[in-house]
Amino acid sequence: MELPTFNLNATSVCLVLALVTLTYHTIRTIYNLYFHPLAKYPGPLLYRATRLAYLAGLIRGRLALDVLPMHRRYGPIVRIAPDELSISTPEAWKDIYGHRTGLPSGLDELPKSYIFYRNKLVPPSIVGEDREGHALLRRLMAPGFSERSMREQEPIIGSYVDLLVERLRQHAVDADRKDPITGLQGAKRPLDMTAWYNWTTFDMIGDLAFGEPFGSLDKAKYDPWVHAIAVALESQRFLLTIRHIGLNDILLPLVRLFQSSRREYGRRTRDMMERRMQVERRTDLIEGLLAKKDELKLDPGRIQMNAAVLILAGSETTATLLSGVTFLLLRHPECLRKATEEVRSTFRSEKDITLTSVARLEYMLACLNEALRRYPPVPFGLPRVTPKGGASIIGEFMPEHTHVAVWQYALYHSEEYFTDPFGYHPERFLQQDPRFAKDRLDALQPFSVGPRNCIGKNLAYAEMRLILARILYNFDMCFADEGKAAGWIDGQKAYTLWKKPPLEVFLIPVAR
Ligand code: HEM
Repeated sequence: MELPTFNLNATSVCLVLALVTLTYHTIRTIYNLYFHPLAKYPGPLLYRATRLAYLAGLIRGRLALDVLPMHRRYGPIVRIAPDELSISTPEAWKDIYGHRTGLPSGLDELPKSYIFYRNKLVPPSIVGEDREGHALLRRLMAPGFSERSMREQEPIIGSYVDLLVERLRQHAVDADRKDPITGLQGAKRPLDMTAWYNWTTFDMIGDLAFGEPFGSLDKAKYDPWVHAIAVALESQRFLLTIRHIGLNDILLPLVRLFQSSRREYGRRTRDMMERRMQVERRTDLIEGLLAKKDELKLDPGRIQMNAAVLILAGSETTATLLSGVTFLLLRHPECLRKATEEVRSTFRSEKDITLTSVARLEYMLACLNEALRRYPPVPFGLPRVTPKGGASIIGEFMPEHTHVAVWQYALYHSEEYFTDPFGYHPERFLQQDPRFAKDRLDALQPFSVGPRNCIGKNLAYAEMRLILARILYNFDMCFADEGKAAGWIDGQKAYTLWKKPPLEVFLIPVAR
């Protein structure tokens, strides 16, 4: 008897592979929709069926904004990917990010998502470390962020704010041209405040983390390093996509080959850290790690990674909020008038405005908090994963391996927790206006909560208050082109952090 022969050519191999893939994904989609442990949670069909809809939103830079209408439609718990839930209530903060007791796994916090936080090709920083590594780094770095250290860092911080004001005064007016409206010598020149705030916070954090500024304020120009960070932030969405679709090991080394800016970033970090290590002792943010590097055998790569993370975490975020609050104040002239009046009536002279004395500016603080709500610097959900045995979150049992997060933009724009959420009302934080009596101010946690919350929260508030107070004291402000600026916040994309367009403003120096 003759056996049948199979003629395997390339076409038939491809067809078989395509059929196997299609069958696999069909079965998986059916499983995700009807049999997955999270099948009972609501969400848009495409998001529940596969991760692709989430990834498309991530790549478009609109995912953080898209989650808001999903919550409006489906309620406080939305399934935004087959294994991921967005949970949008004030209580979710503590349950997801806080210290926990009584978890079946015995853990005291929900672990961070590896897929979101870890990149196999670089050592993890304090942000991506697992629990034990994180506890050690946090302990070593905490003294650099203490009240006492901040007082010692005040001359450094103050010197950059002085320089910012001086440079703005120089750039705000073009002495060689006549003003087209008044006809007087000296025409107003539009300044991109997004850039000026970025230059200030980068120079400041460069000094506090590495002992040297980037010189951006001096040059009134972005340093290539800062540019490299912007590129790295934007490319994050592609790296995340690669990890989510399981092609990390194949594609990541290839991606790295083409990332010249990342290599440049690494080289500069190494050089700066080497120069910082030559300095005996200095009250800055990295001293805690350097002081113990020999005793604890800390790898230089690990120290460098953490210094680099400080630059990113400590500059882009504060610059974003300062740009946001400037935009919001200019859009709401009554709030701008009140904040300016408060600063100018509280301080008799500019030298009285210090890191400590700005704490007296209650209305200005309310303006900053309302800007953190309306335009949170980290709008994205920062995922944690339920451990073995699952975890209870807002009274619901969530099975193990579920990704859970609070998406800040969605929570802060919920009508359930904030009156007129798309408006700008600093008054809600003064807690005197009955219109806002039902607001849930505890929903606002822009620095997150629990053991992995922002270590730089106090420094960020101090910097933002000092910079804004000095700007309001020294300048009157208006949009260079109101029409062009109108959609500045709502048209932006968010790739974990916002991609900010220029914010062109006329600054009119106040004569004293
Ligand atoms: C408006 C300004 C800021 C905002 C909104 C902000 C927000 C946050 C958030 C939400 C986290 C939690 C990240 C996570 O769970 O993965 C975080 C962590 C962190 N932030 Fe900030 N941050 C700001 C300013 C700063 C500054 C000025 C510094 C340092 C100079 C800083 C350094 C860090 C570090 C090192 C972590 C990781 C802490 C840890 O894992 O223990 N941040 N920040």
